[in-house]
Amino acid sequence: MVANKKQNYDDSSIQVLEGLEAVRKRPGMYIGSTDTRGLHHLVYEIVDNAVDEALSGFGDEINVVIEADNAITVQDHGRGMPVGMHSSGVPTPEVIMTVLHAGGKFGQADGYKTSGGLHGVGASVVNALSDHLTLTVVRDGKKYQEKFENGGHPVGTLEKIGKTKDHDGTRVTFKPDATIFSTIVYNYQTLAERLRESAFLLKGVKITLTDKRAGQEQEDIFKF
Ligand SMILES: Cc1cc(C)cc(-c2cc(NC(=O)[C@H]3COCCO3)[nH]n2)c1
Repeated sequence: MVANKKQNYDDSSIQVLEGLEAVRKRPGMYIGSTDTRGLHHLVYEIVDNAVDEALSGFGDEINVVIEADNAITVQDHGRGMPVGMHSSGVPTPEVIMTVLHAGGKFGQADGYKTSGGLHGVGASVVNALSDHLTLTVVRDGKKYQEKFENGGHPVGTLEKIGKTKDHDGTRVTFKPDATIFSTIVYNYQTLAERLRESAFLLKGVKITLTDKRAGQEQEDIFKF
């Protein structure tokens, strides 16, 4: 008896709202809420990408920074996102940052727990809900960068911005959109508790959290 597996069932048959506009119209559908919980979920979405890379065995450190203006930077020490051209005609990083379904999370074995119980919606959702976002990739001693504004619209394209002796890796800095979230002020302890949990699960990977906001500068290092 051959299992009567449904033929050709795939993502496309799911009504997927296209485009970054769809996310901005119904953010709760993607990140649960636009209050402080949703604000912090943005960080976990990006951190999950860095965690994926560490889980694949690349990079043993992840750095998270609350910038002075409540922007967030997440950096991994992995291989660096692929920087080639995607078949769609735009650089792969741009696809990952702007196409809703793109990014390694899809097709991931379901056993992999995603952040906050919501299925990993990926970096494009964070981009769509950010006033601005900068992606920097270091790969083979070369540094590449692409900027996005007003909910994920690319400014130009991916540019090679120079050579570096820095370690390989991927870095995302994003500023949540104040017109979408009821608060854009991050809570250090909330992030610290979550990153501690991630470090506990990611034995051997060092996760750092740094607060650069005036008057509350501090740093924690989590490694188990
Ligand atoms: C912090 C952060 C944020 C985002 C959106 C992606 C990533 C990211 C994505 C990747 N991917 C990779 O390094 C490539 C390396 O080549 C195989 C596929 O995965 N590494 N790190 C890191």
